Amino acid sequence: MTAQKDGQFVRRPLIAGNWKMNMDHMQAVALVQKLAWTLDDAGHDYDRVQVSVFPPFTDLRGVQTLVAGDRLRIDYGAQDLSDKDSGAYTGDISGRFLQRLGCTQVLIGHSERREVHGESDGLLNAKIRAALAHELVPVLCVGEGLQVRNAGEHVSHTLAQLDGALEGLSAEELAELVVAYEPVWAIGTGEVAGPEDAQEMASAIRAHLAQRYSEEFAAGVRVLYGGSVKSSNVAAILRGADVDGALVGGASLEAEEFAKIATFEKHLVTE
Ligand SMILES: O=C[C@H](O)COP(=O)(O)O
Repeated sequence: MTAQKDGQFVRRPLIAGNWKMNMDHMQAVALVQKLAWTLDDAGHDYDRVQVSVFPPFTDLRGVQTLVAGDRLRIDYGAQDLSDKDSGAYTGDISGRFLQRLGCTQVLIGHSERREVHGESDGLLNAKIRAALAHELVPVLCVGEGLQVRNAGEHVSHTLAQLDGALEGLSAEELAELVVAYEPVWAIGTGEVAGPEDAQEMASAIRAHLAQRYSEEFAAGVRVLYGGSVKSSNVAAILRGADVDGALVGGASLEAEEFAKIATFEKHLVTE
């Protein structure tokens, strides 16, 4: 079970929905509105479990208007950002623009960007710095492909990604860092890593952060799992003491299903 002390989670769980390239600006408003209603009907306690959505860039203004206008507790962020703040960078999106649109978080280094756009650790390090410069919480995505997993090199591979992206950054700068472990072979495949796989990697990430920075810093970093998370498997995955939430793709596109995932506590069976 996600670590608790005196009935409170050690780290506030985060259930995040990465919509990827889905939902236009009208569909986005409808989905966020339905999600808010569904969570309210379920009596969701946002102070206990944070809920965030990551829509496409084109949807952010509409989501901002709805969230602000209706004073919703759903947080939102962007799926990427430029490592530059402004200038002749066609197609890039500045962290400053995202912050002005009310984004509080930003995904960095999702495997689909590493693969499709060839994003290097150096570029991801620059993107983290850009996020921090604009008060955006970096949600750093790491994880291995099937070949690496089958070779038994998944832990070293994932920790090397972590080191590459965090190069030169201090614990103080990274105070709000979130890490999302996403085994690439489990993304969009229905093939979900077992709870023990999620806990193994979350624990390895936390131990590595403790070694790289300090135990105190590592204890405060939220580590999420992503890869075919559904309402049917989220409770088992979040039983891991080092697993603090989920980065959900396909299942976040349907309000009821995503709300069931966010209210995972209702499905947790205490041992
Ligand atoms: O960012 C989300 C992950 O890529 C997981 O996506 P999925 O839940 O569709 O497998």
